[in-house]
Amino acid sequence: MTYPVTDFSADPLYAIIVAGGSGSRMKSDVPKQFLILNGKPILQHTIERFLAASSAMSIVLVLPERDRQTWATLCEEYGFYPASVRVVNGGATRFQSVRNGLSAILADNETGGGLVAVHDGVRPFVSPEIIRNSFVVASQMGSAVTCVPAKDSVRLVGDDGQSQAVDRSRVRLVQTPQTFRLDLFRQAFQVDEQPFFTDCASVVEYAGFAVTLIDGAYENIKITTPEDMLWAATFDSAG
Ligand SMILES: Nc1ccn([C@@H]2O[C@H](COP(=O)(O)OP(=O)(O)OP(=O)(O)O)[C@@H](O)[C@H]2O)c(=O)n1
Ligand SMILES: C[C@](O)(CO)[C@H](O)COP(=O)(O)O
Repeated sequence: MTYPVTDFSADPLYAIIVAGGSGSRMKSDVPKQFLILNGKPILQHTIERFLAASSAMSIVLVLPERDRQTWATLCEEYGFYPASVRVVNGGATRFQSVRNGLSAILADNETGGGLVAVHDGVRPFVSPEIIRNSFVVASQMGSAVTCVPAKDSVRLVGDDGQSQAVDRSRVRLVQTPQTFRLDLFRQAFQVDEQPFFTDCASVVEYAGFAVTLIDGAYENIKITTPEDMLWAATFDSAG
């Protein structure tokens, strides 16, 4: 893997890779971010995609406190020692994990300027091009939230259990990276956590900022349940 020098932004570039979850839906012995996918941990695949996007990127990796040793052991086993990756402890929810990552960035950021991408550690197939594009758009618009159009038909289920068809051409399925201007993101994450925060876009929107959508990719899946591992292994060996 080469780490090309790219110069697409004068701003400091940060990435918060959230891997602080327990992976309950995967039902594996270790949290899914540590599972081995075609010869290396899922999290290593993901981090390498970010290192490939820019050699100027500072990465904050958020891990469950109890699993920091698991990751250190895996890094030794797979000879993975990226210099620009700092590890911080996760929180009880994704929102709290992102906030911990953000605090680590802000502690060292003297100017308050820069751009920050937040990405799920369990989306190992994100392309460096999508990462780079998210930074370019966020620098222009304040935010860049990756998404894809719905492929299936979509129905909305009401409280009475009845469902209604929705015009799927208006539906977008949201992925990560979700990239923001750091000043905006810092302000957004001062809100109190809400139960409907499922991603950073919902936080930023709640704080009153506009959300700009950018094109993601269908292969940029979030590894969530056991069948996702089967797909991922096939996709990775085909690519
Ligand atoms: N407290 C949490 C919860 C989630 N995440 C991260 O957010 C991403 C997306 O979350 P999800 O797929 O739901 O992961 P888990 O919470 O680990 O899985 P589950 O919901 O099945 O328990 C993952 O990379 C996960 O590690 C995190 O950093 N901190
Ligand atoms: C951030 C996210 O991956 C965008 O699709 C998603 O919302 C995470 O949700 P989860 O409930 O943590 O799986």
